[in-house]
Formats: sequence, structure tokens, C-alpha cells
Amino acid sequence: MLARLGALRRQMTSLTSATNPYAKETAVAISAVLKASLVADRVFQKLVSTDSVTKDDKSPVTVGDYTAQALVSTLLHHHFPSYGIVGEEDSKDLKTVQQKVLSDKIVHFANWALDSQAGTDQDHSYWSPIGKEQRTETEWHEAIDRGNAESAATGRTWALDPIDGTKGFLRKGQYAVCLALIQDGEPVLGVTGCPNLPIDFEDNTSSKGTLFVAVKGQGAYQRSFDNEQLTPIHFAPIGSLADASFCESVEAGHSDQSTNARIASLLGITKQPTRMDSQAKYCSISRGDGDIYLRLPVKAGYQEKIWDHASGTVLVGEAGGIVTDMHGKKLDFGQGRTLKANQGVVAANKDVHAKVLRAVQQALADK
Ligand SMILES: Nc1ncnc2c1ncn2[C@@H]1O[C@H](COP(=O)(O)O)[C@@H](OP(=O)(O)O)[C@H]1O
Ligand SMILES: [Mg+2]
Ligand SMILES: [Mg+2]
Ligand SMILES: [Mg+2]
Repeated sequence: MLARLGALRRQMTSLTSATNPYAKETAVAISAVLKASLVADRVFQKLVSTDSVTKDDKSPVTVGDYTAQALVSTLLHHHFPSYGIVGEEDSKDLKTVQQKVLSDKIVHFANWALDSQAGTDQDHSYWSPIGKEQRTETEWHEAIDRGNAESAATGRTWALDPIDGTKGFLRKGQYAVCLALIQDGEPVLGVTGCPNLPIDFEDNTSSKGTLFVAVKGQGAYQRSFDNEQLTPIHFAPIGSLADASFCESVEAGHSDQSTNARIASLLGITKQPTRMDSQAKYCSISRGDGDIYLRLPVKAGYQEKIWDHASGTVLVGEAGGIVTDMHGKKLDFGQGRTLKANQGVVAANKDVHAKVLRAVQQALADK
């Protein structure tokens, strides 16, 4: 009994112990993502059509995305003022007269979140020094705009997708709050909050709200939002590739679903793909709900954004998988705000990644 308790304790504390070189970063990132996930879920529950706007690139952004970025950036800046933040959103559109109502809602939700308990469940609450005092619209806009950094080949940078899968969020599907620390162009810490993902995919009655944490060299873990205990996760062992299952975006405009079908057929896979929004796909394969995640470009020249892949890449690597681009190249997160040195993404269990990549090459050559 005592031995079991000891093992449980080691499991719970392994990421905050002296062996984790990013112990403080890990704890702060968990606090930040938990609070942002809670506020995103609150917006999700109350969402109305006027809570979103269309950005210049025609993609949607909501009160939830802005509020989550404002909160995460506030906490990161307080604890790590010298690390840059590469965040997806900026406050430009919020400063227009037309978006005053939206901006007011962001201020409302962000101030509500400061006052709530979410993200404060650890031994040491990193939110305490931020305080509960209400902040102004200008202060929240400044916090959002702190996400304007560029990642580089050297140094430490945060990559933040405050809501990944915004289209899923608006469709009441999956979405994720994604935060990663990039060290010298490589993600070394990833925390992903999935408010709509159950802790056990097989069990519909299990609690929703799953947080995934991975640190380079320290393993991959999941926990529920309301229980601090981290449980190690792994890819599922694969007997035959023909029995593997793969996942892809719901949005046909985000990845090439017809080439994915060709790849599946080359591998002898007959199961239909699981379509899911956001980096919940990386999370799902990392805990064995699926085996392969394919994201091949629909349009030549599209540059994947670093915040769409940084936290998922650490998670997959630590759970026993490999992530490369469609040519087999390692993803280079030190090139600014996009993966401009790469094309597409192929993530799979390390035992089958090479075979999957060969099928990808063949399917692309046949096109
Ligand atoms: N043409 C395109 N090709 C690939 N990804 C795209 C894309 N247009 C938008 N995206 C990205 O796809 C992400 C969602 O991925 P998924 O389809 O896996 O849910 C979006 O993240 P946001 O929702 O954070 O904007 C966005 O960055
Ligand atoms: Mg977006
Ligand atoms: Mg995204
Ligand atoms: Mg986003």
C-alpha cells in the first residue's frame, strides 16, 4: 500500500521535481491553460452569433480566443518577462467602433476569470501575484498584443494558440487551448487544454475537460481539469498497419482529405478516418484513441502556423510517436511565426511512421 502511494506521488510530482529543467515553466503553463480553458468553456456555453468576427484572412475569431490570449499572456509576462510570446491574435479589430460590444465582453470575461478559482489548484498558485483587481480594456488589449513576438533559432519563446479549432468551437465540436515553450527552435514543453474531450474516449460518461502535459525527456501525461493527478499516456501498440486508424481535420479546406483516403488505401486501412477539430487530434493519438494524424496541404504554399503544432509535437514525441513534415523533415519552430521550412504534417507511432511516410510519398507522386 505504502509503495503504491509512493509511486502515485512520484507520478503526480514528476514534472515539478528537480529532474524537470522546465519545472516552473510547466507549472505556470498548466495554471495559464487551465484558467484559459475554463473561460473558453464559459464563453462556449453562452456563445451567441455576435461573439465572433471574421479576420482579414477570412477565418473566425471569438470572444473566447481573445480572452484566453489576454489571460495566458498576462500570466506568462509576469513570471517570464524576458521570454517572447508568439500568440495567434492581436487587438487591431477590437479597437474599431463596430467591435466595441465584443471588446467589452472580453473585458468582462477576463475580469471574471481573474476572480475565479480556475488554474489555482496547485500547491503554489501562480495566479496570486496577478491579483483579482479588475483591469481596463486598454490593459487587456496590451496583454493580447504581447503575443506579437517571432520565434528564432536561438532563445526561448512561448507559442500560444488561445483557441485552436475556432471553427470547431463555433460548431460545438472539439477545440483546444494550446501553449508550448520553444527552446532554440524546438518545442520542449507543451500544455493543451481540451474542454470538450472526455478523460476516457471509450466512456461517454467520463468527465469532460482533459489537460495534456508533456516535457522533453519527462514523458507525456493527461489529467482532468478538476483533478491534479497526472497519468502517463502512450501511443497504442500497433499489430498490423491495416488495423490502424487515422484522424484528420473536419474542415476540408485545412487538409487534403482525398489524398488521406488514398494513403489509407495504400496502407490497407479500411476504417473511416476520425474527423476532429484542433490539436485534440495530437492528444488523441498520443493516448491511443487513434494512431496516425495526417495534414497535407490543400493549397500549395500554405505555411502552417507554429502555434497550431508546437504543443502537439512535444506530446507526440514524449508519448512514443514521431512528427515530421510530409517530406520526412523535422518541423522547424525557429523560423518566425510559421513553419516556413516545412510542408504538411505526418504524425504517427514511431514503429510505423516510416511506413506511413512512404505511403504519403507514393500518394503525392501519384497525384
Ligand atoms: N488553408 C489552411 N490550411 C491548413 N490549416 C489552416 C488553413 N486555414 C486555417 N488553418 C488553420 O487550421 C487550424 C485549425 O485546424 P483544424 O482543422 O485541425 O481544427 C486553424 O487554427 P485556429 O482555429 O486556431 O485558427 C488555422 O490556423
Ligand atoms: Mg484562428
Ligand atoms: Mg490554431
Ligand atoms: Mg486559434
